[in-house]
Order: sequence, then C-alpha cells, then structure tokens
Amino acid sequence: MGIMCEPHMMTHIDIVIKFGGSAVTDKGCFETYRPDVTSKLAQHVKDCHEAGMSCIIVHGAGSFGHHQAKEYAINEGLRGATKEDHKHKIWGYCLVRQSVLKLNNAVVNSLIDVGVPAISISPGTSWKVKDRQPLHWPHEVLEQYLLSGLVPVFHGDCCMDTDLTCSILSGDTVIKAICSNFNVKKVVFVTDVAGIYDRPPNFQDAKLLKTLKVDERGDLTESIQLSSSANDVTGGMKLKLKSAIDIVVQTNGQCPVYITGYSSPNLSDVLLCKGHSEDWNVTRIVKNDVSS
Ligand SMILES: Nc1ncnc2c1ncn2[C@@H]1O[C@H](COP(=O)(O)OP(=O)(O)OP(=O)(O)O)[C@@H](O)[C@H]1O
Ligand SMILES: C=C(C)CCOP(=O)(O)O
Repeated sequence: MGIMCEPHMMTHIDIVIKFGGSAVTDKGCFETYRPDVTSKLAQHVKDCHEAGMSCIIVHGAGSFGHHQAKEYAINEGLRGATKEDHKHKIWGYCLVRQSVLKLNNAVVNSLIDVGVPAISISPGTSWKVKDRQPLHWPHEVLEQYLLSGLVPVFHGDCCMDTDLTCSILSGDTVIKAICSNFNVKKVVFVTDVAGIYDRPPNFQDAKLLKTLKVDERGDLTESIQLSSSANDVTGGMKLKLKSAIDIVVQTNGQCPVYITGYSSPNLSDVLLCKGHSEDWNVTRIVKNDVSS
C-alpha cells in the first residue's frame, strides 16, 4: 500500500487501542450499544493517559453500520451500478455513516465522562481510499492533536473510494495505516473473546493461543481456523489477524500486537506494562525472533 510520510515516523505513540465492535456492542442485535463495557474501557484509557502514555482509540462498528452496509452492499462499491442502484446505494451510504456516528458519539462521550480529552475523527470525511485501502490521509492533523494532549478517537467508516466509488474502511485497517506512518509501540485489540483460538471459540476443545510468531513473510507457525458472523462486512477475526500480522511485519517486530477480551483480568497489564508475561490469558503476536 503506497502510504508515505517519513517525518511522522519520528512521532511515537505509546498505544493504539481498538474498542472492538464485539465488545462495545451486541453484534447480534441491531444498534445495541454496551455502555457498561465502554465505560470500563474508558477507565482503562484514563489510566493510560494519566500514566503519561500517548494513546489513540479506534472503535469498530459492531451492530452499528455493519447491518446497513450489508443491506446496501456498500463494500461492493458502485462500479457498474444502474442509475436506480446508485440512488439506492447512496442512501445506504448515508445510513451507514449516521449509524457509526451514533456509536462514535456514545464512545467519545463515555471517554469524556471519565475525564479523557477525547476527540472524534471520522476517516470517511478526509481519507482517500483505493480499493478499500487507505491511499492518503491527513497525518499532520493527527500529529497536532497528539501534541496538544488530545486523545483521538477514529472509527470504522464508509469512505469514498477511487476504484469502487465507495467502500467500507474497517477500524482494523485504520490501525494498520496509523502504524505505517507513526512509531507505534503497542497495539491492543479488545474484543469479546480472550484472544485468538486454534478454532472458533464456540467449538469444543478450542485452545487459546498465547503467543503467535510471525516470520518476515507474514507466515504463522500455527494453523488457525477462523469464522465470522453473518452481519460482518469486513471479515471479522480474519481481517484482524491479517492486520495484526501485517503490523508486526511492517514494523519489523518493533510493535507487538495483542488481542484480548474486555473482561480479561489481564487487560490492565496488557495496556500499562512495558513487558510481557506468559501467564497472561491473551494472545500476543510477535516476530519469530522474539525469545519469550
Ligand atoms: N479462531 C478464533 N479465535 C478467536 N475468535 C474467533 C475465532 N474465529 C472466530 N472468532 C470470532 O471473532 C470474534 C471477534 O472478531 P470481530 O471481528 O467480531 O471483532 P471486533 O473487532 O470486536 O468487531 P468489529 O469488527 O465489529 O469492530 C469473536 O466474537 C469470535 O467469536
Ligand atoms: C461497517 C463499518 C461502517 C465499519 C466497519 O469497521 P469494523 O467494525 O472495525 O470492521
């Protein structure tokens, strides 16, 4: 992906945290927000902020946005659409945006309520996207926000797409783009499961994989079976794992990626600790030359 912006690589970001849609919403129920989970996560962000860490939050869409995106097939774009189709899809595009903004408003308010100076940034209004991948976005603004001590809150969004006319940009892809342009120290994906299992966690005998090692080509030593929910238009855990692997490879292992659950007893450790413990019940994705 052709993202270039050398000077920003100097700016370091201690942590990028994804509030997964599976955590902050009930993905099975249309537009069902989980205020209790979000406010617990907001408290964790406050702890990071008070510890002097520079933080970026990205949240997924969960049951906001995915349903509308699926109904109007927004991620398939508009190429070849008839005039009628075009009108229909453009309407769907508006509904997706409004839906994710409802969730974004709730998430940002939850952060502000606990004292985090959160500021909303919608990729869809300023990011240039080509075939669902970010091509260009205003890094300078993000840098200024960070230098001012604000906590930027991005979200998965619908975007104008130079190839497809419109598409869906997952929060997972937003995180990968941030890691391509800034010196990010750690990424933590918070979901509704403890981490990555060798097979979908509802399968019998599913085993939590605590450390996944990636080689320079992005290959894993483990074989993993993944499933995604019917209403998810961005590929569920499959895209998350791919994004995590890409981040580890593109940063040459400098940025470890964690996937953990919102109810994990180790969430605070994962967010705040500089080191790592194999006792934590989470998944850590690292380069294969990392010893422990
Ligand atoms: N092998 C696997 N290991 C762990 N989770 C898996 C696996 N296969 C499928 N899953 C599912 O992945 C889901 C989490 O992925 P999902 O994409 O929903 O996360 P999210 O980032 O919270 O959502 P969103 O994309 O809406 O932000 C879990 O609910 C789990 O059931
Ligand atoms: C469905 C929309 C609009 C965004 C999807 O973002 P994600 O939930 O992070 O994959």
